[in-house]
Parts: sequence; C-alpha cells; structure tokens
Amino acid sequence: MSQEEYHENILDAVMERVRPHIGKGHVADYIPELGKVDPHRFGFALATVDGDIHSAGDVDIPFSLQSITKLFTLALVVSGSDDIWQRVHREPSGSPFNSLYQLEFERGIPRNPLINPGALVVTDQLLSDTGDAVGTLCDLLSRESGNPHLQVDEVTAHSEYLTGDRNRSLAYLMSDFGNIRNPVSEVLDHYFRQCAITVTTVELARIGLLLARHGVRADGSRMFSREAARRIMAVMLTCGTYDAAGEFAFRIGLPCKSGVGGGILAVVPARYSLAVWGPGLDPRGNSVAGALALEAFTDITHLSVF
Ligand SMILES: NC(=O)CC[C@H](N)C(=O)O
Repeated sequence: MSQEEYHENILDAVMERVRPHIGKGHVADYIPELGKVDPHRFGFALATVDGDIHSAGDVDIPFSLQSITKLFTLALVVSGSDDIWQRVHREPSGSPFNSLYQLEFERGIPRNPLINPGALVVTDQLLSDTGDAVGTLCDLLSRESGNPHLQVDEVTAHSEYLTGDRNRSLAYLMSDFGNIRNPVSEVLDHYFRQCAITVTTVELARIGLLLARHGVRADGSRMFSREAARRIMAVMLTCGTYDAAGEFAFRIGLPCKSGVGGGILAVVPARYSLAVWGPGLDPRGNSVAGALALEAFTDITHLSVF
C-alpha cells in the first residue's frame, strides 16, 4: 500500500466512526458570535512532517482558533527566554479554563499557560517582548499555515470584548498581584483579538507541524529548541483540554489543545499534526466530534505517545 493509500484509509475509517456524532454538543454561545456557527460542520486534516496533507470534510471553512492560540503565544515567548516560568506554573488545574478561585489563593500565579489566566500572562509577556502580541502571532501563524492572509475576525473579537467580564476579572486580579505588567485593557484587547484569528482545518494542521517537527518552521529554520518543543507538548498533554485533560490522555493519548471555536490540534511527535473541527462542544468546552475523531485515529493507528 502506498503512503497515500495508507493515509486515505485512515481518514475514511475515522470519518466513518465520527459521522453519527457530527452535530452533537453545544456551540460556545457565551461568545455570541460563536453561537452563530453551524454545529453540523466537521473537518479532519492530517499533515505529515514532510508537509503532505490529507483531509476530509469541511476542511476549507475558516473557524475561530480561540484557545488553540495559547500554544503559539507560549511558543513565541519561550523562543526568547524561559523567564515566563517565574510567572506561570505548569500543573493541570482540574478547573474550568476561566476559573477564578485558584488564582486568589495561589497569589496571582496561574496553574498553567493553557488556561485563560495563564494565557493572559503569556500575552502580557509577548506584548512586552514585541510591542504587538497579536500582530506577532498573526505573522507566525500566517507563515506556518501557508496562508499569508490570516486575519483577526474583528466581529468575533468585539463580541468577546462585550461579554468578556470573566477574563477581565482574571486579568485585574493578576494585575493586583503584580503579575500583569502592561495596562490590563491593552492585554485584554490583544487576548480577545488573538483568540479571534480564523484558520481552516487544513491551515491548522500545517501550523501544528511546528510542534510535530520539534520547533522547526515550514521554511526549515529552527524557531525554538527541541527541549522547548518537548515541554510545550508536555503541557499540552497535561493541560491542553483543561479539566478534561485526564480524560483526553486516557481516550486519545496525544498532546491536544482545544478551543471553544470547536478546533482541536493534536500532535504525533516527529510524525503528524492532526487538526479537527466540530463546533459542538461538551460541557468542558472541547469539541465532541473532534475528540471522537482523534480517539478513532489513535484506536485505528495505535499511534499515541503511550
Ligand atoms: N477555551 C477557549 O477557547 C476559551 C477562549 C475564549 N476566548 C475565552 O477566553 O473564553
């Protein structure tokens, strides 16, 4: 069997298993603009480390990256320095991604960079490092996705700006503890806009190759060290799906990062980047069909990190 056939067979088998579940779950209507997305969409894309793409379903429709961006702001920050680990821990929180309660008694140091408070700290750092966090992130994602025109969907960003009081609370609380250094309103503006960057499923699979190749960019140059890649993927596995990270490790066994736009990025280190998109979410904010597709993938291929 050729490589081409092997990958197409995997995709067919994954799609067959996931089809009855497409449309399940609830779209993230706490951000009103995301509540308008059709839950019956579904896409699956597999990128090999050599850059070949195999895909099925709605893989060319742009969707909101949301929390998946947290991986790449982190990658940008750790490419410069490891100092961020003074400002954010790397333990699973066991709590919802926007929970406030740990943050008060842990004195403004978030549990990890892949929940909202942690990501706000990382965005604050990127803003200090570059002067333009969302612009720097958009440049990186544009280069890696193969689409030079990736953009912030300003309507979605504004929709979250209008309803984002919980993120505001997190940011002001951390500012009170001295763990936000730029003006809070500026950090929030960059955070809401970074979350609203849109990509297609195929573009996301390409972006994920940065991790699958352990820090090597699409143009062959190195962005961050192998060690940094290993650490980012460890945090992804243990914290990337919030209070469902244990469940994801149990069912899928790959580093995964979800977003409330319905995307999930998973990595088979040194082999594949996998992107799935299904806007219907479970109560913890992870795509129902997306998780099932990734579980089908590891069941079928036996490719997991365990
Ligand atoms: N889990 C997510 O994707 C959350 C991102 C979203 N922008 C929020 O802050 O609530």
